[in-house]
Amino acid sequence: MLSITGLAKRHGPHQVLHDVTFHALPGRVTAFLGPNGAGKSSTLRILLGLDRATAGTALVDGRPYRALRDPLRTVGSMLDGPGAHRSRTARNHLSWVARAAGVPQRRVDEVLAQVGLAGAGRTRVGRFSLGMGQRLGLATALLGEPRALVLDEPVNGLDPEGIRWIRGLLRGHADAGGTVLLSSHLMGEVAGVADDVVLLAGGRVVAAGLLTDVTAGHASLEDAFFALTTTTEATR
Ligand SMILES: Nc1ncnc2c1ncn2[C@@H]1O[C@H](COP(=O)(O)OP(=O)(O)OP(=O)(O)O)[C@@H](O)[C@H]1O
Repeated sequence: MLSITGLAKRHGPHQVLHDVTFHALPGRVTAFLGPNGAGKSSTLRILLGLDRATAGTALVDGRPYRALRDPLRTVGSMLDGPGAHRSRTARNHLSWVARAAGVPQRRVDEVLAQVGLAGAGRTRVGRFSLGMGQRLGLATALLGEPRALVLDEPVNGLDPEGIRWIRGLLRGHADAGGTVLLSSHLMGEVAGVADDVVLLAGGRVVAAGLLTDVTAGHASLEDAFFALTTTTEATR
Protein backbone atom coordinates (compact mmCIF):
# COMPACT_ATOMS: atom_id res chain seq x y z
CA MET A 1 0.00 0.00 0.00
CA LEU A 2 1.12 3.55 -0.74
CA SER A 3 0.16 6.02 1.98
CA ILE A 4 0.45 9.76 1.65
CA THR A 5 -0.51 11.59 4.83
CA GLY A 6 -0.60 15.32 5.49
CA LEU A 7 2.07 15.94 2.87
CA ALA A 8 3.25 19.54 2.49
CA LYS A 9 6.03 20.90 0.30
CA ARG A 10 7.42 24.39 0.02
CA HIS A 11 9.85 25.59 -2.64
CA GLY A 12 11.14 28.93 -1.35
CA PRO A 13 8.10 31.17 -1.03
CA HIS A 14 5.86 28.74 -2.95
CA GLN A 15 3.74 26.25 -1.08
CA VAL A 16 3.26 23.59 -3.80
CA LEU A 17 1.55 20.90 -1.66
CA HIS A 18 -0.96 21.53 1.12
CA ASP A 19 -1.88 18.69 3.48
CA VAL A 20 -2.13 16.05 0.73
CA THR A 21 -3.59 12.78 2.01
CA PHE A 22 -4.59 9.67 0.05
CA HIS A 23 -3.86 5.95 -0.24
CA ALA A 24 -3.29 3.63 -3.18
CA LEU A 25 -4.40 0.11 -2.34
CA PRO A 26 -3.33 -3.34 -3.57
CA GLY A 27 -5.53 -4.81 -6.30
CA ARG A 28 -6.57 -1.35 -7.47
CA VAL A 29 -5.54 1.22 -10.04
CA THR A 30 -5.41 4.67 -8.48
CA ALA A 31 -5.30 7.63 -10.87
CA PHE A 32 -3.69 10.78 -9.50
CA LEU A 33 -5.11 13.50 -11.68
CA GLY A 34 -4.82 17.24 -12.09
CA PRO A 35 -3.69 19.92 -14.50
CA ASN A 36 -0.06 20.83 -15.17
CA GLY A 37 1.52 22.33 -12.09
CA ALA A 38 -1.02 20.82 -9.66
CA GLY A 39 1.74 19.09 -7.70
CA LYS A 40 1.50 15.48 -8.94
CA SER A 41 5.20 15.07 -9.74
CA SER A 42 6.19 16.81 -6.50
CA THR A 43 4.14 14.25 -4.55
CA LEU A 44 5.52 11.26 -6.46
CA ARG A 45 9.13 12.49 -6.14
CA ILE A 46 8.71 12.62 -2.36
CA LEU A 47 7.09 9.16 -2.34
CA LEU A 48 10.08 7.78 -4.27
CA GLY A 49 12.65 9.38 -1.97
CA LEU A 50 13.87 11.89 -4.57
CA ASP A 51 12.79 14.93 -2.60
CA ARG A 52 11.94 15.73 1.01
CA ALA A 53 8.58 16.83 2.33
CA THR A 54 8.26 19.98 4.39
CA ALA A 55 5.71 18.10 6.52
CA GLY A 56 3.80 14.82 6.45
CA THR A 57 4.73 11.33 5.33
CA ALA A 58 4.78 9.30 2.12
CA LEU A 59 5.18 5.57 2.81
CA VAL A 60 5.53 2.40 0.75
CA ASP A 61 4.24 -0.62 2.69
CA GLY A 62 4.63 1.42 5.87
CA ARG A 63 8.19 2.62 5.25
CA PRO A 64 9.79 5.64 3.63
CA TYR A 65 11.24 4.66 0.22
CA ARG A 66 14.81 5.19 1.46
CA ALA A 67 14.24 2.63 4.23
CA LEU A 68 13.02 -0.15 1.89
CA ARG A 69 15.22 -3.25 1.98
CA ASP A 70 14.66 -4.16 -1.65
CA PRO A 71 13.29 -1.05 -3.37
CA LEU A 72 13.20 -2.28 -6.99
CA ARG A 73 11.27 -5.38 -6.01
CA THR A 74 8.90 -3.38 -3.85
CA VAL A 75 8.04 -0.46 -6.08
CA GLY A 76 8.75 0.06 -9.77
CA SER A 77 8.66 3.63 -10.92
CA MET A 78 8.76 5.78 -13.99
CA LEU A 79 9.35 9.52 -13.74
CA ASP A 80 10.37 11.66 -16.72
CA GLY A 81 10.26 8.98 -19.43
CA PRO A 82 12.76 6.17 -19.97
CA GLY A 83 15.53 7.41 -17.67
CA ALA A 84 18.13 5.90 -20.02
CA HIS A 85 21.12 7.54 -21.70
CA ARG A 86 20.52 8.23 -25.41
CA SER A 87 23.66 6.40 -26.47
CA ARG A 88 22.68 3.15 -24.73
CA THR A 89 20.61 0.43 -26.31
CA ALA A 90 17.41 -0.57 -24.55
CA ARG A 91 18.93 -3.93 -23.68
CA ASN A 92 22.15 -2.35 -22.28
CA HIS A 93 20.15 0.00 -20.15
CA LEU A 94 17.91 -2.72 -18.70
CA SER A 95 20.85 -5.06 -18.22
CA TRP A 96 22.73 -2.37 -16.29
CA VAL A 97 19.73 -1.60 -14.04
CA ALA A 98 19.18 -5.33 -13.45
CA ARG A 99 22.82 -5.82 -12.42
CA ALA A 100 22.74 -2.83 -10.07
CA ALA A 101 19.56 -4.12 -8.42
CA GLY A 102 20.49 -7.81 -8.22
CA VAL A 103 17.71 -8.78 -10.63
CA PRO A 104 18.37 -11.86 -12.84
CA GLN A 105 19.37 -11.02 -16.44
CA ARG A 106 16.56 -13.18 -17.84
CA ARG A 107 14.18 -10.43 -16.75
CA VAL A 108 15.65 -8.14 -19.46
CA ASP A 109 14.13 -10.18 -22.30
CA GLU A 110 10.96 -10.78 -20.33
CA VAL A 111 10.25 -7.10 -19.78
CA LEU A 112 11.26 -6.14 -23.34
CA ALA A 113 8.65 -8.63 -24.58
CA GLN A 114 6.10 -7.51 -22.00
CA VAL A 115 6.21 -3.89 -23.19
CA GLY A 116 6.33 -4.72 -26.91
CA LEU A 117 10.00 -3.82 -27.44
CA ALA A 118 11.35 -7.31 -28.14
CA GLY A 119 12.45 -6.20 -31.61
CA ALA A 120 14.04 -2.95 -30.41
CA GLY A 121 16.41 -4.24 -27.72
CA ARG A 122 19.48 -3.35 -29.80
CA THR A 123 18.24 0.08 -30.84
CA ARG A 124 19.85 3.12 -29.22
CA VAL A 125 17.48 4.98 -26.92
CA GLY A 126 18.26 8.23 -28.79
CA ARG A 127 16.45 6.76 -31.82
CA PHE A 128 13.31 5.87 -29.88
CA SER A 129 9.99 7.62 -30.44
CA LEU A 130 8.31 9.20 -27.41
CA GLY A 131 6.01 6.18 -27.13
CA MET A 132 8.92 3.71 -27.29
CA GLY A 133 10.65 5.73 -24.55
CA GLN A 134 7.55 5.41 -22.37
CA ARG A 135 7.53 1.65 -22.99
CA LEU A 136 11.20 1.41 -22.00
CA GLY A 137 10.48 3.40 -18.83
CA LEU A 138 7.75 0.94 -18.03
CA ALA A 139 10.05 -2.02 -18.77
CA THR A 140 12.53 -0.58 -16.25
CA ALA A 141 9.76 -0.20 -13.67
CA LEU A 142 8.70 -3.84 -14.19
CA LEU A 143 12.23 -5.30 -14.03
CA GLY A 144 12.18 -6.23 -10.35
CA GLU A 145 8.64 -7.72 -10.51
CA PRO A 146 7.53 -5.10 -7.95
CA ARG A 147 4.27 -5.26 -6.04
CA ALA A 148 3.62 -1.57 -6.63
CA LEU A 149 3.96 0.59 -9.73
CA VAL A 150 4.28 4.38 -9.47
CA LEU A 151 4.13 6.02 -12.89
CA ASP A 152 4.26 9.73 -13.64
CA GLU A 153 2.32 10.58 -16.83
CA PRO A 154 2.79 7.13 -18.43
CA VAL A 155 0.28 7.75 -21.23
CA ASN A 156 2.10 10.86 -22.53
CA GLY A 157 3.33 10.24 -26.05
CA LEU A 158 1.36 7.04 -26.55
CA ASP A 159 -0.99 6.72 -29.50
CA PRO A 160 -4.54 5.34 -28.98
CA GLU A 161 -3.30 1.76 -29.45
CA GLY A 162 -0.49 2.42 -26.93
CA ILE A 163 -2.96 3.86 -24.42
CA ARG A 164 -5.19 0.81 -24.82
CA TRP A 165 -2.16 -1.43 -24.31
CA ILE A 166 -0.97 0.34 -21.16
CA ARG A 167 -4.46 0.27 -19.68
CA GLY A 168 -4.47 -3.51 -20.15
CA LEU A 169 -1.03 -3.86 -18.58
CA LEU A 170 -1.98 -1.77 -15.52
CA ARG A 171 -5.30 -3.57 -15.14
CA GLY A 172 -3.46 -6.90 -15.26
CA HIS A 173 -0.98 -5.77 -12.59
CA ALA A 174 -3.78 -4.69 -10.26
CA ASP A 175 -5.88 -7.79 -10.93
CA ALA A 176 -2.87 -9.90 -9.93
CA GLY A 177 -2.90 -8.11 -6.56
CA GLY A 178 -0.45 -5.30 -7.31
CA THR A 179 -0.83 -1.63 -6.43
CA VAL A 180 -0.87 0.86 -9.29
CA LEU A 181 -0.58 4.62 -8.85
CA LEU A 182 -0.40 6.67 -12.03
CA SER A 183 -0.49 10.40 -12.51
CA SER A 184 -1.93 12.17 -15.51
CA HIS A 185 -3.27 15.50 -16.65
CA LEU A 186 -5.31 13.57 -19.27
CA MET A 187 -8.36 12.65 -17.21
CA GLY A 188 -10.35 11.07 -20.03
CA GLU A 189 -7.45 8.82 -21.05
CA VAL A 190 -7.02 7.20 -17.66
CA ALA A 191 -10.62 7.22 -16.42
CA GLY A 192 -11.16 3.98 -18.34
CA VAL A 193 -8.70 2.02 -16.20
CA ALA A 194 -8.97 3.66 -12.76
CA ASP A 195 -10.77 2.14 -9.81
CA ASP A 196 -9.98 5.03 -7.50
CA VAL A 197 -9.16 8.64 -8.31
CA VAL A 198 -7.43 11.43 -6.47
CA LEU A 199 -8.02 14.87 -7.94
CA LEU A 200 -5.38 17.48 -7.21
CA ALA A 201 -5.62 21.21 -7.93
CA GLY A 202 -3.28 23.91 -6.69
CA GLY A 203 -1.46 21.40 -4.47
CA ARG A 204 -4.65 20.34 -2.66
CA VAL A 205 -6.71 17.18 -2.92
CA VAL A 206 -10.15 18.29 -4.10
CA ALA A 207 -11.65 14.79 -4.25
CA ALA A 208 -10.53 11.23 -3.56
CA GLY A 209 -12.42 7.97 -3.69
CA LEU A 210 -14.03 5.49 -6.03
CA LEU A 211 -14.12 6.73 -9.63
CA THR A 212 -17.84 6.01 -9.67
CA ASP A 213 -18.44 8.11 -6.53
CA VAL A 214 -16.30 11.05 -7.70
CA THR A 215 -17.97 11.17 -11.13
CA ALA A 216 -21.54 10.58 -9.81
CA GLY A 217 -23.85 13.31 -11.03
CA HIS A 218 -21.40 14.49 -13.73
CA ALA A 219 -21.18 13.66 -17.41
CA SER A 220 -17.46 12.85 -17.17
CA LEU A 221 -14.49 12.94 -14.82
CA GLU A 222 -13.40 16.26 -16.38
CA ASP A 223 -16.82 17.73 -15.63
CA ALA A 224 -16.55 16.50 -12.03
CA PHE A 225 -13.07 18.06 -11.76
CA PHE A 226 -14.19 21.45 -13.07
CA ALA A 227 -17.29 21.45 -10.89
CA LEU A 228 -15.18 20.61 -7.82
CA THR A 229 -12.43 23.13 -8.51
CA THR A 230 -14.90 25.92 -9.30
CA THR A 231 -16.65 25.21 -5.97
CA THR A 232 -13.30 25.05 -4.15
CA GLU A 233 -12.17 28.40 -5.59
CA ALA A 234 -15.51 30.00 -4.82
CA THR A 235 -15.56 28.87 -1.20
CA ARG A 236 -11.91 29.52 -0.39
N1 LIG B 1 12.35 22.51 -7.65
C1 LIG B 1 11.34 23.39 -7.71
N2 LIG B 1 11.52 24.68 -7.37
C2 LIG B 1 10.50 25.57 -7.40
N3 LIG B 1 9.24 25.26 -7.76
C3 LIG B 1 8.99 23.99 -8.10
C4 LIG B 1 10.01 22.98 -8.08
N4 LIG B 1 9.45 21.80 -8.47
C5 LIG B 1 8.15 22.06 -8.71
N5 LIG B 1 7.87 23.36 -8.49
C6 LIG B 1 6.56 24.01 -8.64
O1 LIG B 1 5.63 23.23 -7.95
C7 LIG B 1 4.37 23.23 -8.62
C8 LIG B 1 3.92 21.80 -8.84
O2 LIG B 1 4.77 21.19 -9.82
P1 LIG B 1 4.65 19.66 -10.23
O3 LIG B 1 5.68 19.40 -11.27
O4 LIG B 1 4.65 18.85 -9.00
O5 LIG B 1 3.20 19.62 -10.87
P2 LIG B 1 2.54 18.51 -11.77
O6 LIG B 1 1.13 18.38 -11.29
O7 LIG B 1 3.36 17.29 -11.77
O8 LIG B 1 2.54 19.19 -13.18
P3 LIG B 1 3.17 18.67 -14.56
O9 LIG B 1 2.16 17.76 -15.13
O10 LIG B 1 3.30 19.96 -15.33
O11 LIG B 1 4.50 18.07 -14.22
C9 LIG B 1 4.55 24.03 -9.90
O12 LIG B 1 4.07 25.33 -9.69
C10 LIG B 1 6.05 24.03 -10.08
O13 LIG B 1 6.45 25.19 -10.76
